[in-house]
Amino acid sequence: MHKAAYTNPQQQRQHWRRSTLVYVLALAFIALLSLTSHFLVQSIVNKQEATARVVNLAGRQRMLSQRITLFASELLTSRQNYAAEILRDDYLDAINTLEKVHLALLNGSKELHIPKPTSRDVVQIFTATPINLDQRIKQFLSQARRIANPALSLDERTNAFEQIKATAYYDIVGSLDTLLFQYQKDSETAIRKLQNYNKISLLGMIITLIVEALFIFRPLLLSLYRREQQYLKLLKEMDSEITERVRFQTFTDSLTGLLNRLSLLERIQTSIELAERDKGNFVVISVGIDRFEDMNNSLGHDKGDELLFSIAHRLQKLANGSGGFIGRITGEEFAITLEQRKSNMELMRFLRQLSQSIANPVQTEHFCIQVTASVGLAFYPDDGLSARELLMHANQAMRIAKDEGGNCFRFFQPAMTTYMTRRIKLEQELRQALADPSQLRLFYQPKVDLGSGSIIGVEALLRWHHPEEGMISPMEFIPIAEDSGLILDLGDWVLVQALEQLSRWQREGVAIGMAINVSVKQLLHRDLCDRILALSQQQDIAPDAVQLEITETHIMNDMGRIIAALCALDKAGFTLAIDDFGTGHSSLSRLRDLPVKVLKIDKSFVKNAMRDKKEAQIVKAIIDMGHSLDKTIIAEGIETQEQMQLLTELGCDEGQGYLFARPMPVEELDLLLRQNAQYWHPKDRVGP
Ligand SMILES: Nc1nc2c(ncn2[C@@H]2O[C@@H]3COP(=O)(O)O[C@H]4[C@@H](O)[C@H](n5cnc6c(=O)[nH]c(N)nc65)O[C@@H]4COP(=O)(O)O[C@H]3[C@H]2O)c(=O)[nH]1
Repeated sequence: MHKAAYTNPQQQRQHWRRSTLVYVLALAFIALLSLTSHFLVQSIVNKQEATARVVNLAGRQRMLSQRITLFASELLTSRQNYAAEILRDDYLDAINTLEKVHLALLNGSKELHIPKPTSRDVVQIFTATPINLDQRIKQFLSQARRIANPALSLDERTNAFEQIKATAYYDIVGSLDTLLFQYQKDSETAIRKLQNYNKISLLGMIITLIVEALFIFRPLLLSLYRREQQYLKLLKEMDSEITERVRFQTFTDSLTGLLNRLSLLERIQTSIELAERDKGNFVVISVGIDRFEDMNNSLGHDKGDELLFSIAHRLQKLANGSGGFIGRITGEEFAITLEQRKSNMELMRFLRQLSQSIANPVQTEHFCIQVTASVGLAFYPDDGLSARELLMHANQAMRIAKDEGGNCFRFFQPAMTTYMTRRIKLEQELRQALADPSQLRLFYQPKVDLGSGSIIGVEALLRWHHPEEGMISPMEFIPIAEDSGLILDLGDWVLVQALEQLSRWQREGVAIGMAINVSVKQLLHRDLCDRILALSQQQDIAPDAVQLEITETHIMNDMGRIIAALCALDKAGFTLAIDDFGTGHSSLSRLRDLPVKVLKIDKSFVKNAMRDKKEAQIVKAIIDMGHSLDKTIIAEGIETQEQMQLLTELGCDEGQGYLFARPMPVEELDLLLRQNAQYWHPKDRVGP
């Protein structure tokens, strides 16, 4: 768009080059005119000066001829004495001067700064009849010299004087007058010429300037004006573009193009005002994609963005189709506002559509993934009177839905605020606990071989002894740690403690394995394998004595990168187990791809297997399937003899549960291990 505002740059350059050339030519022409005019004027002025000198000399010639005539009369009448001698000398001087000046006027003289006459009329006066001034002067001079010649008789000299007086003198004076007149005439002609030259030169300059103004300055000015206008237009466009961009960035989410939190709050506020005016109501729906952070880590952030973009546009379509609007609150959280509160049926239909829309696999050039979302709903005016409050409550309800396993929706209830406040408080306190790990402790729960009854290992389970609240369940603080990222430090602390303890037992000759829970976040951290290897080597522990348990639901979300991480750990020699197996709906084919050696059946199956034959069949199927894939099967949550019996019958290899022992501090376990060094059986169980 901006480019179009400019003409072709090559054309532009050519145009400028042509204009400059014409401009320079015009300037040269004006300079030429000025120079010509200057030289003409100079030559005419020179001529005029010369003419003035000539006129002056011609005038003096006139006077000289008069003087000579006067002297001649005196000379004839004077006696022979000294005064007559002087008079004669003066007389001859005058004659010579007349002759010299005449020759100068006729032929030009450098000495007197007189040019040779060029005017035809002047030349004719000097040389041609009827005037022939040259001849007249010569005759005059010849007669005048005769008067001063002492060798001639008085009569002859008187006769010469008569000649001068009668004709020669008048002829010369008359001719000189004609000459003067002619010079004057020539001078006037020269001045007229000068005036004409000036007029022509002035006209030439004016015409050149007009031509220049019309064909150079005007197009140049127009082009400059046009360019200025283009620049102004461009600036205006840029200005509005920048304003638009700033507006866009201020009010729009840059990734998805949806409203951002700020503008969404504004829109909700408008909805509140409308609802207040119309005594209406509406609902704010917070949508959070389940386990997005793990997916983002495993897919990589670019693909995570692609996923968000795709989900955002599905939700936008849905929201617009239902007369609502949508915005992106934070990373994977969106909020939809349905302007008019729908009937319960309509709202349920919308929620179903929402869940279906999200559940459709996201297929891109790079990946295909299926996600679920947790949804929270807050109604105006019941659940909040301000935009912030409504959004916060919808968000709290969504977080509760997430905490409850995700892929479900929850309506806001005032108690949720208490719950969320507690979560935030616990997160802060957990952070402090990490800085002062005296509040943290590991408990160990034995794992028993169901065939022999011997303790084959223990599972390390984290305990947090809160300074005010006492023991807080990991079921409560582990999800908080996962959400906040604290799980990385917390998990590392557990690894260090558990491996130190294992090393101590090994040094004491207690040959048991150690199972440690590892969060997917830890697993996806690139340093995990190296870190556990380094810790094991530090404690002189064989990797196969360490069993790492990863929860099934988490694994199944991000197969690609997780498989790579699991392979690295498997290659390093660690035993890998899938925890809570059966809750994540793993497919058989997927399980085959995983380098896990142990499947840990979730306690809910163990509980239900006793009550429901079908559940027992499922447990049997899991055990058989696991065995066919060469996996060891362990059941957790065995609380009764019957449960143990059933699982043994179904072919389960190992068991863990309150029937054998509760998770306990290391001192108690030490006692237990010492009492039942090799063989431990439920009936020998000590303690609660
Ligand atoms: N009802 C019943 N429960 C039994 C029985 N036997 C054991 N349990 C409980 O079942 C849970 C087994 O651990 P989990 O499935 O890995 O489930 C763990 C695990 O996912 C997580 N967790 C605990 N410690 C850690 C840790 O260090 N790191 C990580 N990432 N997660 C941990 O917290 C969960 C809960 O831990 P706990 O509260 O210690 O709960 C433990 C244990 O106390 C039984 O017979 N009946």
